[in-house]
Amino acid sequence: MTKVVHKFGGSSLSSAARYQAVANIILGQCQRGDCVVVSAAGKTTNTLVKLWQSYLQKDDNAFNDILLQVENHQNQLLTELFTSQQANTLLEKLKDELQSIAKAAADLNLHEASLLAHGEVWSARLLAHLLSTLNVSALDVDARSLFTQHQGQLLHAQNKQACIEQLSGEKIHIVTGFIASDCDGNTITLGRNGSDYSATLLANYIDAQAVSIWTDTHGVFSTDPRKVSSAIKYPKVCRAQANLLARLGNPVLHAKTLSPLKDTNIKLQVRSSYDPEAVGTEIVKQGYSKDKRFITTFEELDLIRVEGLATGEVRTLSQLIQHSIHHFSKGGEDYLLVPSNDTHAVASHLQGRGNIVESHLRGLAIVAPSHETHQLTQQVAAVLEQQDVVVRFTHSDGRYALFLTDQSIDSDVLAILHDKVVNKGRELAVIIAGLGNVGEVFVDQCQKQVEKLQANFDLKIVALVRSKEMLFCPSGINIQNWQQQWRSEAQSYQQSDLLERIGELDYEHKVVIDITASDAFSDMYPSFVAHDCHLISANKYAGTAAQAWYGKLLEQLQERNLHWRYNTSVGAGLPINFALADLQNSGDAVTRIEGVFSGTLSWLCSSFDGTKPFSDLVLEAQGMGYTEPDPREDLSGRDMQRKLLILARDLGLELDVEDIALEPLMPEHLATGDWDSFLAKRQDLDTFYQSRYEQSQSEGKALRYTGALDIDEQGQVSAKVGIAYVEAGSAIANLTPGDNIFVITSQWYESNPLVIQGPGAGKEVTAAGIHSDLYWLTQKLK
Ligand SMILES: NC(=O)C1=CN([C@@H]2O[C@H](COP(=O)(O)OP(=O)(O)OC[C@H]3O[C@@H](n4cnc5c(N)ncnc54)[C@H](O)[C@@H]3O)[C@@H](O)[C@H]2O)C=CC1
Ligand SMILES: N[C@@H](CC=O)C(=O)O
Repeated sequence: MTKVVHKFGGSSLSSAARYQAVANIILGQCQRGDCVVVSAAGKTTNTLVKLWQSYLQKDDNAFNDILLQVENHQNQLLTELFTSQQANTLLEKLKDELQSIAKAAADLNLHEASLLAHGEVWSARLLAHLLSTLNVSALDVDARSLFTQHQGQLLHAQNKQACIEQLSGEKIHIVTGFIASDCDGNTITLGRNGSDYSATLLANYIDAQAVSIWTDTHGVFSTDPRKVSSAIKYPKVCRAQANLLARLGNPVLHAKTLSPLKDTNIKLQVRSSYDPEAVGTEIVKQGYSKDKRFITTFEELDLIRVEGLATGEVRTLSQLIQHSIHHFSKGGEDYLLVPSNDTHAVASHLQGRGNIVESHLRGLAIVAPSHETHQLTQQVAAVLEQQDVVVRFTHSDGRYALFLTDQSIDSDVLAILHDKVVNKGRELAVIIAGLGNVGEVFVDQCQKQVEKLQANFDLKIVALVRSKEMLFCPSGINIQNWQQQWRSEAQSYQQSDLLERIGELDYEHKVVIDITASDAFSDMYPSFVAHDCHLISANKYAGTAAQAWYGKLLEQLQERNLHWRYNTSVGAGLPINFALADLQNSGDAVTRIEGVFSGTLSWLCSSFDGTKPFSDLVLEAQGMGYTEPDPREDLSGRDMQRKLLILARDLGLELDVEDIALEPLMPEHLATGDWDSFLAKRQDLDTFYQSRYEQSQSEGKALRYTGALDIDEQGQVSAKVGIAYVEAGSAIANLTPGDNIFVITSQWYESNPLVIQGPGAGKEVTAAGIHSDLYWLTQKLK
């Protein structure tokens, strides 16, 4: 049976709400027989370390205070998560354990590792109990009965046997991270971030298929995303680079975590427990992912030159200080980078063989594909010089370069460096869905446009998707020749196949361009976003979906720093959404938008002069690629209603499509049935239109289909689309057939409104508008 080991760190278990969230992840993602490894809740280990220090200092008051803090925290978790009856047994056990701790302290018999171990034991017990209350068969397991270590070495064969014996069966086992025991049964700890190590060790022992490290970030980024908002989350990172980053002190993964996975096929993923639907970063075997660029920063390190460094000594020293130590050789000498706080311990251990070369260093390391390191090193040096950052020591070994500096690398300098040396490797995978009227022209236009974008962006069209078949080629489709490749390689697919293929793409950025008119396709947007895809839509369905769904999608995009452009969904290539954004960004307040927002209806109303039946013109508009796949979407006014909703939402209004009154430009009974049955009754449409046309003529006016959105001074919104008889000679009456017109009244454009007018439908202009959105995206990603 395939098994997965899930590991949840302290940040994922910092409150009762977080425990609930973790339980939900387990409910949604774990199978029977999986294992869950847990750390101590929140800052429990730090508090227990303080408790230990107060014990060593014989400070009884502090000891009692801290013990009370520990008790209160655990009590709070238990009372918030369970009814008093459910919590009873756990509260009793907790009381006994706290009493034993107090007694051992009073008897001067407290043991550090056993004290710290309580944190993980409480977490495992609590989570297993919580799962049981949710009817999940779960059992907490103390890893001291699984992992035994002798003289610093884990007894792998014995441990494997213990794991197989204790962790088989159908239950979900909740195993304590961080702790193990020695051959005499004494507690030992596995070092800083030992729980990640426990998880990968366990995965190795039980032959698991995968390990998921659930944490508070979305994966492995090009640099610290808290400091640089444009940091790139990589979907895949190869083990060698992950290992190097870990040895350089990058906080997401730790060097020890990776070691049990060596020579195995176990997959490792880093995922966010705060956003479980999001796809994280997969750490893959060498050769399964391109090398990426990273910048990792340092604080407070000392550089020690060591004479006669023995094999395995760096490992011993890391264990001693419970921190990874970066070791490198330069000019035939061995150097260690050690946290300044630990230099004393390291120097004492080296007994005179360690020479402190530089102390209290800060700085950065750039990790990159080896053929790029030399050039990037020069660029980094130039930026640091420009920014007046004093470099005290440098070292480069082909896969990375170290810059040890006087000053900290603050977020401004880091952002500049990231922009100059990481973002240079821009790669964008483009997935195009919908190869109809507009889609085909868009792909044709790609031949020229992609060449242009490729001048400073490594852009590849990796997928062409129709409703039933897709052509997926991660290394890029030859766009000049796509029809031929389509004929030989396109395959039928399900939505899940498309998502899986997108998940496997190893690109820095991905964009899905939706040129379908499909509601079902737009339903996949949240999944695309969960796969870190930017979105570009000509399709209007997502932009007009129910407000709750739409609002959630926007939140999801914002959380992941992803962009959504949909300029062509209203007014085809006209820059209406840009204009509304500009007005608002400049502090203006829009009070009214009115006009004609349908190319089809504009063309039909302006072209009709009674010489041809109206329905003939509808078929002509369809042939010219103006209409929706079913022109009744246009005639019913629904297409224009959607566009007005998209504009309203662009103004920050929370509306739904039903909030916009609609009067159709066709008899209601024609709305149902298939296209052929509509055609059979086209005479009814002609009669309907003719009568309204005659009325407009009798009033000396022009028949048009218009829309308007008004926001009054109290913020009340009214919106409608429908038939209008407009003054002959007015701008709307004089519209060139097919043109849209947007008349925008605002605080600053009050007596003389801002007008945007031009073709509002058509394959070429729409396809060009989508290219404009794609260009905008590449500029944004720069
Ligand atoms: N025609 C125009 O002037 C303008 C069109 N638009 C929008 O552009 C979109 C496309 O319009 P057209 O090209 O005229 O429509 P179309 O009907 O000619 O093309 C749509 C294509 O999408 C494909 N498709 C349907 N469901 C799909 C799915 N689940 N996955 C992948 N492909 C799927 C269809 O097979 C078809 O080939 C529509 O949403 C439309 O509202 C926007 C502005 C102007
Ligand atoms: N059918 C639409 C196409 C653009 O969205 C229209 O006619 O405006």
